[in-house]
Amino acid sequence: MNQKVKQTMTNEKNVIITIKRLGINGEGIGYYRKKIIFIPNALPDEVVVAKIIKEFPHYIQAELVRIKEKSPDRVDFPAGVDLAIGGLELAHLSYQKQLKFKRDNVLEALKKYHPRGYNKYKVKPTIPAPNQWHYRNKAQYQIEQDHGQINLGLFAPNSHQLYDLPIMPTQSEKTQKIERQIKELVEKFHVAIANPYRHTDGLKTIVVRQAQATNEIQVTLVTVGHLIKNLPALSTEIINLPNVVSVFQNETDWHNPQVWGNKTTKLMGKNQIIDEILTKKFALSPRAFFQLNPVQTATLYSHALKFLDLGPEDTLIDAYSGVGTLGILAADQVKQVIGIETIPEAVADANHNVELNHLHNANYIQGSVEKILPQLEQNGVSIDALIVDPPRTGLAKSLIKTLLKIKPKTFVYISCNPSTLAQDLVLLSDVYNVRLIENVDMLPQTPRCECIVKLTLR
Ligand SMILES: C[S@@+](CC[C@H](N)C(=O)[O-])C[C@H]1O[C@@H](n2cnc3c(N)ncnc32)[C@H](O)[C@@H]1O
Repeated sequence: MNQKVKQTMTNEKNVIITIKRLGINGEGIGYYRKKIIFIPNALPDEVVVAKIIKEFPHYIQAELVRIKEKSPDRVDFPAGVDLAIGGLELAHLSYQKQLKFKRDNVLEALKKYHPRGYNKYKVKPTIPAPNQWHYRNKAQYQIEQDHGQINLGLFAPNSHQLYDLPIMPTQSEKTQKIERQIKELVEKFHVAIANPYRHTDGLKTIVVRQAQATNEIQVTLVTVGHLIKNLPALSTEIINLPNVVSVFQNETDWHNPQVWGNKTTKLMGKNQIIDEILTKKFALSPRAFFQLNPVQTATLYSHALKFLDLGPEDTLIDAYSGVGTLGILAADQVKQVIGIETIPEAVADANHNVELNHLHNANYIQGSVEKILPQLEQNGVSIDALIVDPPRTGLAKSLIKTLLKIKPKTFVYISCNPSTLAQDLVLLSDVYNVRLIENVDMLPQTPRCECIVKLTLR
């Protein structure tokens, strides 16, 4: 293939582009008139016809029209799937190349921010997922009413187009089936649907979460407003669907850009669903974080804990602890575990999970890691081992400052964002050696990855 970038106008807005590489979100990248052009669903070395959607001062956004020269790494994906829906950004790329892409993303981020000694870091090959399809244990679908027609599904990225009950080949069959059944019930009971244009109250999002080990299903109806016409009748029918053990209402408002609001009320059934990872049980309430691919979660956690090299006299801090997964799995190996998490329901779940697993040496505290960790140190807690598993934004600068002062002797950082990870390592590598980076593929077909970093004191 001609390696020179071909750039030809075919008509007013269609251009022919040779794809040079993949961007961090899995989109094909080429150049047009010296500007970078992003073309989702195009692969490196392909020659494609693309339609320019929007031109910005430094880049162009385009859409794939036709492939003129196809990459040998292009694969077929399940019939009926629409790649315009988010969450399938790499479904057209061979799985081996997806794994390589995820490792390359980490290497690129390290190169960009160059933490101390970065070119000597051992970055292991991405650990493949045994289940590359139907792995997602949670479906979070938006609901809208358009000219009397109810649509329940997913928005295409950066668009207002809602795909009604899309075929999502990464979603578990059971959660999709329950979403379909709930839609029929919403239609049957004429439940009010929130209107984003008129800002009226009603149902906005339907979240269906399944515990893999027990098959229990938890349904949360996210509403704008509290009293929603026919919601009680709807929840009475939902609880009778197969495997559904609880129905909750979560209230949000039009000012909240997030899916979830702060108030959650149980409408029917059990307080939590119970899942199992490795040897332990975990009760989950609706708003508590839980990994989306339970099979790979076991791999992620067992590798992360192995990297910690825990001893029986250690105090382990499980920071950003969610429902206490990592700390509870490690509790048998250490003297004590202290967990820190902001969401009160998740903290309550974590402390409940300590009891559920008959442990007596773990305690979870509600608050931000930035605030609680220095307090623990001031109170004389010896912080021997630390695991951090922050959201995509990474660690706050104030927390890194605290860590550089406290210097836990063994430290593992789990990151879902190579860019913030690399930036945090710039500061942490003043005091810590980066011994190993291992990527675990939690979300096949997407560009997302999960890195485990083993750090030891210099
Ligand atoms: C990626 S999740 C990890 C949860 C858990 N380690 C697990 O594997 O299930 C990040 C968690 O950090 C919590 N969180 C976010 N910001 C926080 C902060 N500043 N301090 C404490 N927890 C925080 C979130 O609520 C979420 O539960």
